[in-house]
Amino acid sequence: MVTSATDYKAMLLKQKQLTIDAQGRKGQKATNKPGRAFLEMLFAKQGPPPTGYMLRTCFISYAYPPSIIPTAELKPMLIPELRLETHHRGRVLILRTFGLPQRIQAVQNAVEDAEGNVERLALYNTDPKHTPEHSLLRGVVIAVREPFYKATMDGGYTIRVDHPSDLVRLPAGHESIPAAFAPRFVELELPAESFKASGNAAYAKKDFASAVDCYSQGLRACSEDDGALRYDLLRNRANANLLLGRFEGALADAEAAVIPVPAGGELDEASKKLNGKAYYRAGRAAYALRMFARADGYIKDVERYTAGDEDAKRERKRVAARIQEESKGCYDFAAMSKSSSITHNRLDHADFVAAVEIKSAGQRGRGLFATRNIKVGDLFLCEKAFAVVFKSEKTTETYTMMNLNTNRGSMGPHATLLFDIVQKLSHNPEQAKLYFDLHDGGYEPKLTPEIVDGVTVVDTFRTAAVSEFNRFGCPNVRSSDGATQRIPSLSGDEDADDFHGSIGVWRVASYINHACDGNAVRVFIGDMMIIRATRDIKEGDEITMRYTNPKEDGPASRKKTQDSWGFECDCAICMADLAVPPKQLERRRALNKEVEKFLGSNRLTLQSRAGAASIRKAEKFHAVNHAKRCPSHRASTDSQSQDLVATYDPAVYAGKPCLALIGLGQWLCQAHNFESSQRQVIACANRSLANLGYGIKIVRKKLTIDYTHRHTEATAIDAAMYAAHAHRYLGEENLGLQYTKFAKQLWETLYGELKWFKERFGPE
Ligand SMILES: C[S@@+](CC[C@H](N)C(=O)[O-])C[C@H]1O[C@@H](n2cnc3c(N)ncnc32)[C@H](O)[C@@H]1O
Repeated sequence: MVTSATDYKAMLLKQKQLTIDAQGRKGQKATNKPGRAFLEMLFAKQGPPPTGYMLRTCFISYAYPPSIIPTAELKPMLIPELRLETHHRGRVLILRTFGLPQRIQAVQNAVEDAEGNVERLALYNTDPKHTPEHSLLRGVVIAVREPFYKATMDGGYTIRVDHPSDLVRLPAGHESIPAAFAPRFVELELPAESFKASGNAAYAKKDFASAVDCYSQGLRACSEDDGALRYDLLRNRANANLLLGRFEGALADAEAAVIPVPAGGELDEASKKLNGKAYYRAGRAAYALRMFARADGYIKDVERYTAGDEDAKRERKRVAARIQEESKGCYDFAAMSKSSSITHNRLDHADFVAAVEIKSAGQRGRGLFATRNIKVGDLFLCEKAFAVVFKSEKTTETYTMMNLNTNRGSMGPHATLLFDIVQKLSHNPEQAKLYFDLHDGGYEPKLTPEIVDGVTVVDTFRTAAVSEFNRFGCPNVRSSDGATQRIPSLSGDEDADDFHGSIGVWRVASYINHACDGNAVRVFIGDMMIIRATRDIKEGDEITMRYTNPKEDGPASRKKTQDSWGFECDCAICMADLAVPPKQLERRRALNKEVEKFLGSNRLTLQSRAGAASIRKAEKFHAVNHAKRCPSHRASTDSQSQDLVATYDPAVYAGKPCLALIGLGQWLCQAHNFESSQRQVIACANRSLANLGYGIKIVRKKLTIDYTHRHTEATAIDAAMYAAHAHRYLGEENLGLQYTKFAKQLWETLYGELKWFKERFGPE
């Protein structure tokens, strides 16, 4: 147990070093192994469920591929034949668990082979929501295909299973079970009916995984001519699979459970009812797999067999709504936003993907391209998370994951996301194929998920690689939550950990490449990612969005994309930042620090307004009186100059965002607003918008905006609303309305819906 962050870091480093050192023992035999008595003691008690907060560490060891050879084709081996740090290719260990399973970092238990040799076994990447018994119950016989053996930190050894598909539970009577593990009193073959009864009993206890096992055994025991029982077992297994999230299995079972209409005859009433049930389950499974048209067909079948079924009616309505969303992008975003909350952030909506295709994007790999013109503000993608873990979903455990392959560590939702994805892929092979089409950073080998021994083979190392390159942070409920707290906040900032920290994978959005000055922006309502165009996009153009929020310090932003995503951005903002002479950049950094300090100690409220002196000081940074961002203004490297604007060479930054000026511009708008200097407010607001890359022009009282270099961020909304209020205060109603309209459009693009706009800015 560690009690401090320093201890914890030391423990992580020690574990990392041990894993590296262990490589030196590759191929050696384990020595000084603990015996059966020690393991019996180690796994004698379950231990009370953890109280308080548990920090669990999980090491993603050096990558190796999962086994794809069926148990029956592998050569059995015994525990003493195991060699350290070795993958025993072509071999299989048939083992029986003999302790009470425990979840330490992995689910662990003591195991013995057919000759009574013993060892520890650790199964990684299991679902933390399941009990350890679910995975490694005492007394079950398992096959560990092509096992890996390693030394542990406590001086012992373990058979380590990183790919859950490498461990197969062998049902009673399986041909690979050695005689030593066969029951002493051979039970007479149990009738299939008894498996149905035990499956139903497990189901009643909500032990759905055991229920599935029982029904599967029943199906194996079922004779060909016992059709009715077979249909019952399939229908029941469909239901248990549904509840376990094994939707592809549920759909296959439910379809197979439909009792065929006898040739030239009709089904009796009881069979019709049962078919209604089977179709209902097929409909639910298709719905969960987001095949809404297919779900619609099944629900119509339910109504054909059981007219007036209330559940079917409800389902039909739900399916119809999804089909509308999917085909037309008709979402009631305000209702969606209203219905989402910290306890209800997994929303029930279809995906809408319009006017885009996946194509080669040259050195960026593949990208998403527009297949027709898309107008600024248009919605073209609304997608439910493939997998998501919300920071708000408090558990008593936090996982830290160290990936030795990438040398990266992740914590909390980042780590739990991997377990969730592995579970989803393990039971839904078609979904697994879609997931593994995503960018994996060049991971090899690229095994296609196939079913071996009845289990989908999932390479957990590749799963982790895909997750690392395709996950996005998201808020706990909705993007607008940061904006309705009246403090100006950078809405898209994934670094603001108290607001974000949740994480997920959105499959289609994953094909969008990064550009700091992207032409699209993602926002969230619950687990729905909503993407709109931030400027007009022409047919054939690549769609880009920014992954990270670029900061005033360009090179630092570029380092972030390099570290997290493995590339250096070459967008217009980054190119401009790269062209800045180092001295000038240094000056910008130094001045920016001063500005931050100034803003920190001059927070504005109605009670503490800015005095004339602090406004003058702020204006000095902003060089309000002498620097208009026009070509005649020269960039300066003067180390004494307080002028932050001067660190942006107008020839290089023409029209592009100058991010270091944003906070200051916002402060000046607010300061002048409190002083009721409305003309000053308007000037500051327009300057802020220009610093954000908006080309603002007012010709004959008509506001026009050039979005070409726009940097999409919440401060633009504030600036537009400062200008709107000021114009209206001065009686320039029409201009006020135009700025409000502009602010609303920005809000909708940034937050997905307008519901909270009024809350922040008050009634119009
Ligand atoms: C979420 S994926 C985007 C889709 C990816 N290009 C593909 O082929 O599937 C992220 C990866 O795309 C690539 N990428 C994204 N934006 C890029 C950019 N601006 N320049 C170069 N590579 C980029 C990087 O390899 C990054 O790790």
